[in-house]
Amino acid sequence: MDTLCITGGRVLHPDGRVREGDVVVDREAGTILGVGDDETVTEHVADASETLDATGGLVIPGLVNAHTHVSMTLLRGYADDKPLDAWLREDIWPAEAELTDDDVEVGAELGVLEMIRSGTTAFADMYFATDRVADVVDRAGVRARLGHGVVTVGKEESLAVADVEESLAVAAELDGAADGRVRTAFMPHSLTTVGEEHLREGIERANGAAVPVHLHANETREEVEPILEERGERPLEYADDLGALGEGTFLAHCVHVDDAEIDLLAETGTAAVHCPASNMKLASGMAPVQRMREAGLTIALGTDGAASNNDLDLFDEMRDAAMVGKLAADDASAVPAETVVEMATAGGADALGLPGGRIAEGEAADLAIVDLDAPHLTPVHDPVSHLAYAVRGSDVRHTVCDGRVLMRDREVLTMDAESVQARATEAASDLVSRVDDGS
Ligand SMILES: N[C@@H](CCSC[C@H]1O[C@@H](n2cnc3c(=O)[nH]cnc32)[C@H](O)[C@@H]1O)C(=O)O
Ligand SMILES: [Zn+2]
Repeated sequence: MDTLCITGGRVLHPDGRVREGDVVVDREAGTILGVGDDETVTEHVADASETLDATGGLVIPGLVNAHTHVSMTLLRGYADDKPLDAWLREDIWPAEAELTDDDVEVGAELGVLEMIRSGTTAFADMYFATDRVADVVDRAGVRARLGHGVVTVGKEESLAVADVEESLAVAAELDGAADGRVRTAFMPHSLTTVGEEHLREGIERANGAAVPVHLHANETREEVEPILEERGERPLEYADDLGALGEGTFLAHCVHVDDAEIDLLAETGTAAVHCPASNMKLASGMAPVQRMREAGLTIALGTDGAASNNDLDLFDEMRDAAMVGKLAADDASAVPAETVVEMATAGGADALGLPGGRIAEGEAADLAIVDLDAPHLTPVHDPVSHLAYAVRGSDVRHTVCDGRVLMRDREVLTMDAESVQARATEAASDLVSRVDDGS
């Protein structure tokens, strides 16, 4: 049998416990054959096709970045220190108007490289030139749920219709690409940037084709108030009325949600993607994560785009989620370490409807091996505490997705890191010159 064995480490189990043991992977099927130190595992280890050394390390599920705009890595540090609306309108949208499909591709390469380096094996992406992002996912070996973001406000009717059509077409065409590692969704940008008729039409057709829906929801107060004023209902009541809530739908942010909206998410099986760094940087607000947990929601973590974070490191996101969760609840015991680890792993996989997120027999072999041999990780009283509060993305030593080693000893095998960084640097500087020329 064609196996990959990860030996000598400690393994994070789905129940949150950490135990010594090896992990045996069926490379062909891309699944986990066994975990621990029973006889079958020991036998496989003896004649493994490939081995990864995890001595002194921790084997965890590959992390899931459940909301990003991956190609925005090109705009990392381009515009900071502004609230969402001004930031999008004054800086980001004008720059995005100059983006070419080649830019989207190299930005995605840079983002995926950063994610593999920091132990992330799956992500959800809302952007454009989605076929180019799918190509990168294919070559790099990760998993993703991809979609074309729709904005209709301020657009001529024919262009608005075309945007909705493109999002639906992309979802139909790219689903199952990259040997099934690419899945898709219909992605209206938000309830205020897409008109009601376009939302209704697109969501109805997505539901009819069993295509999941992903959008930004209740991110800022400025997004909630107009809906309340115009419609006399809360945004998520409106979303429910549009048919947008249900299993398969995952909503980014959910910062300004009231208790009735949280109940609505729970009743409909809609998942929330918490993006704490972006919410703090744009001063959008503090999501009531502890209350969402108590309501039993599926909660995932997202970095959002690199321009509002400014990196794609899920370990930072776990720490931020725990910190801001405590502040928001005014309770230091709220959103504890094991909760944020669960959100970054199983919660993410469940929200996106993708395999992975749990290390157990039969699960997808999407894994990250964290090296704990570092001053900032010494001593190890509790490895789960370290994952939430002390580990950094650069502590990841190996990354595996779908049974394939994507990074071995901090060297990414599926991408040429030097070339990606050089091409991204050049594309970003050309982009900024075009924006400056145009303004
Ligand atoms: N087809 C659309 C593109 C939408 S992609 C998704 C958009 O979300 C934007 N974006 C990034 N971060 C955030 C956020 O935190 N909230 C809302 N939008 C964001 C991003 O810049 C991008 O323009 C068009 O024609 O404009
Ligand atoms: Zn976003």
